[in-house]
Amino acid sequence: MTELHDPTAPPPFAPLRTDRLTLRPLRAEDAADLHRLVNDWEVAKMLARVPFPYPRELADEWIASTRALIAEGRAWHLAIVGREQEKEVLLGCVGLTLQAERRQAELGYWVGRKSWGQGIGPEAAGRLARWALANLGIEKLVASALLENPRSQALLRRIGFRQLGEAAQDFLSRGGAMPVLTFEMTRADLPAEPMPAPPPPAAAEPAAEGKRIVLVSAVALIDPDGRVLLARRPEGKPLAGLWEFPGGKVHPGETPEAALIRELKEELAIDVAESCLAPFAFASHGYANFHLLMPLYLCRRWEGAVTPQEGQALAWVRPQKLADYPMPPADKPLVALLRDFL
Ligand SMILES: Nc1nc2c([nH]c(=O)n2[C@H]2C[C@H](O)[C@@H](COP(=O)(O)OP(=O)(O)OP(=O)(O)O)O2)c(=O)[nH]1
Repeated sequence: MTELHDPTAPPPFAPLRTDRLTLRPLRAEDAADLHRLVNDWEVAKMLARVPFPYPRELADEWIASTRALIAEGRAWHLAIVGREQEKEVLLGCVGLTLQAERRQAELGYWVGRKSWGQGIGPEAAGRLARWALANLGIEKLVASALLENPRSQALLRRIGFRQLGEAAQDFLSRGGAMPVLTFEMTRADLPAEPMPAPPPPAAAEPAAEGKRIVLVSAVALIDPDGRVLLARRPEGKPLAGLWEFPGGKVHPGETPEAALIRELKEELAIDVAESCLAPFAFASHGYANFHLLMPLYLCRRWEGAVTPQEGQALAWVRPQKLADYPMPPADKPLVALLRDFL
């Protein structure tokens, strides 16, 4: 069975793609291009941790350090790479530094002058921000932009950051403290996604407050050691990065049990008999644009090995440890009930 998953353990990193870009670890052979792009006063003067002039050998040292940090799961400073006539070209860098004790990561970026005005920054930074919230076990991202850099502030707002206030930050390139605006972003700030996606639920009557009721069936699978299976909602889904009970929306004409049996096959490749699903409790929770009604079943018997089918992380969690895993707000009362019951 799946081994215990530490909710804060960073995942192995695979390059991230967008329509036009690849975000990948820097390589030793990027050093000359990196140096050419960042050793430019118009770029360096906006960056807190970049000296100017930028010594050529610093590019080699910095690239080596970024590779070590990725391997240790502490920071992801990545090359923003585009394509020009079938050739890879370095356009800039985007980076994340984990501040695990505060359950947050700091986002930074720069784009070489030649590629300004093409939306490269928001495309790269937005992609890395979504990846981070879905995969790093953090609650929020933080960032800052110089007071005199409205383009960078606009970029942060465009990808979902909210302004918090003003602060002073040391800038190597300026030789002292400079005024900056500080920003943060949580999952709730991710650009609006349809929530939840079709198909329409079985119980589609508007609730009293005019919200649609969405019926979702979920299960606490319990292994012989009394551990409960949680799955991490993958990037791209609403509430990505939060841990949940396996399950999904009840389709029109389906019973909650049939929906669950279908979802468990689709998501985890296991077969469950209806007689093994014991009704346990339910969640009734008002989200911003729908009302969730979610029966939770208990199940101790299934056939097949639990295997994630959608790339989602899984964790077998002792009941006392459930609270260590950030879950959707609707699940909070269920967790308390489970802990008392198991
Ligand atoms: N499965 C599950 N969903 C939960 C839990 N808590 C909670 O708020 N939800 C919400 C999140 C979603 O808005 C909704 C489930 O919808 P979903 O989109 O994940 O369901 P699905 O698997 O049918 O998704 P899809 O095929 O439409 O992508 O219920 C939970 O513990 N388990």
